[in-house]
Amino acid sequence: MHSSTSFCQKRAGLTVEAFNAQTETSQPSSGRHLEEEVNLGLRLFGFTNFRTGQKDSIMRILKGLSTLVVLSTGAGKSLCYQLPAFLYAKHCGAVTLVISPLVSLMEDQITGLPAGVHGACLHSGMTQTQRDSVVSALKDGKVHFLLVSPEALVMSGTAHTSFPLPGHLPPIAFACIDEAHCLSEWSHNFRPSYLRLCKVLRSRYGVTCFLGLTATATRSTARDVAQHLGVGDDHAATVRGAAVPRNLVLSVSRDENKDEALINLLQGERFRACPSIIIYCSRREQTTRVATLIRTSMQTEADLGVPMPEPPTKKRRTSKTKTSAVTFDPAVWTAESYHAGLSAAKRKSVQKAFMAGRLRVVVATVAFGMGLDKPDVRAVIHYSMAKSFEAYVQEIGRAGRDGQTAHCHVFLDSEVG
Ligand SMILES: Nc1ncnc2c1ncn2[C@@H]1O[C@H](COP(=O)(O)OP(=O)(O)OP(=O)(O)O)[C@@H](O)[C@H]1O
Repeated sequence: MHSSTSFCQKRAGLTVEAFNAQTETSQPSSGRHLEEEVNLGLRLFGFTNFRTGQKDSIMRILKGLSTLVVLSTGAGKSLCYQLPAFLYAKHCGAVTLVISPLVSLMEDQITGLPAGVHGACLHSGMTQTQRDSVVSALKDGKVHFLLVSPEALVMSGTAHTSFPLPGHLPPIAFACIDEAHCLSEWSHNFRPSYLRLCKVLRSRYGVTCFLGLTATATRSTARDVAQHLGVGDDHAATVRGAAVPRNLVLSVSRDENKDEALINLLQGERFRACPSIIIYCSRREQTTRVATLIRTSMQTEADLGVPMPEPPTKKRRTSKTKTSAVTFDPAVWTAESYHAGLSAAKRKSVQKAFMAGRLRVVVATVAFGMGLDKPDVRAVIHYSMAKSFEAYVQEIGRAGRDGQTAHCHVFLDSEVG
């Protein structure tokens, strides 16, 4: 069980009183002051309200209490480390380590941060000059949080990595372990380097406060991960939201003719006005076939002049409200396939067109979507079933990240009893 050391007390040798003096508060009550700081921080990140679980986890981390956060994809887990990391850096000059398993997603985590919040990453895809510049910014206290792979951290101090040893780092506020389910041998994607991670962070870097983030931990995986984080059986240490975001409308069907059912679904009330749709298939050739099916069947309807309804939120254009902001024509069904067998250039152009709202439907294998942060994906359809419930939850989590209603449908495989 962790003792409740407050914000900055341990990390940089500051007391709560010193912290209050630094922030020129008129309120000596540390709890109240901390809460005000956290609320101000929320606005700095451009948000007006906390989402479920965010404030609880942020307050726990600022009190030095290790915490496991289990929130669905798109629920806003990044804020749970970014906001405390910012406050720790601002008030204590401490840095937060963020352990992230996918190098390709690290850059995304540090782009689009609000002015004044500084994230950086160290990974194998960087040149020596880039790494040197990050290490030097770290030493100068200019980095609020640093993203690093579990392998780089575990190998710190060896010739195989340039990750700095503790003497070359500012004090560490806390360590955030992203995709924390990888810590558990029970999880669907356990990574052996994760097992040594907490030990190295504790013994080599003196880390006492851990924040684990995951979207996909079952109860048994979560218990196992909590043990690794050192929170034992403390129930309050696990902050959990709904397994499936509440703004997602889920449905399922079993159909003799899936192609016909898909076209009917897309033309039906729920989906015909959706501007951005992902359709998951299990096989590459299926993605190409289904994308062609959509382009041909749906385009024929439009060509025949079958009137397509306007999306509910779109204002009718009159001469007075004439605007060039009409970005979406519900009669046009552009669809492209996406899978790992396509060239990198083709994949990039499909993703770019989808992100920009120029491409309405992406028919994809699971290769599409990892780290996709398009807030207004309005629908995810499983033409083929996901591999597991955890995978399903992760895949539908790509819809409705903006909190608005989004629609998800699964076509059951005929052999499922
Ligand atoms: N309090 C909030 N109010 C409004 N929007 C928010 C809030 N917190 C986060 N968001 C937005 O929600 C979206 C998802 O956030 P984030 O990327 O942190 O989710 P996540 O839980 O880390 O998802 P994933 O599991 O896919 O990594 C982002 O566009 C983010 O700007």
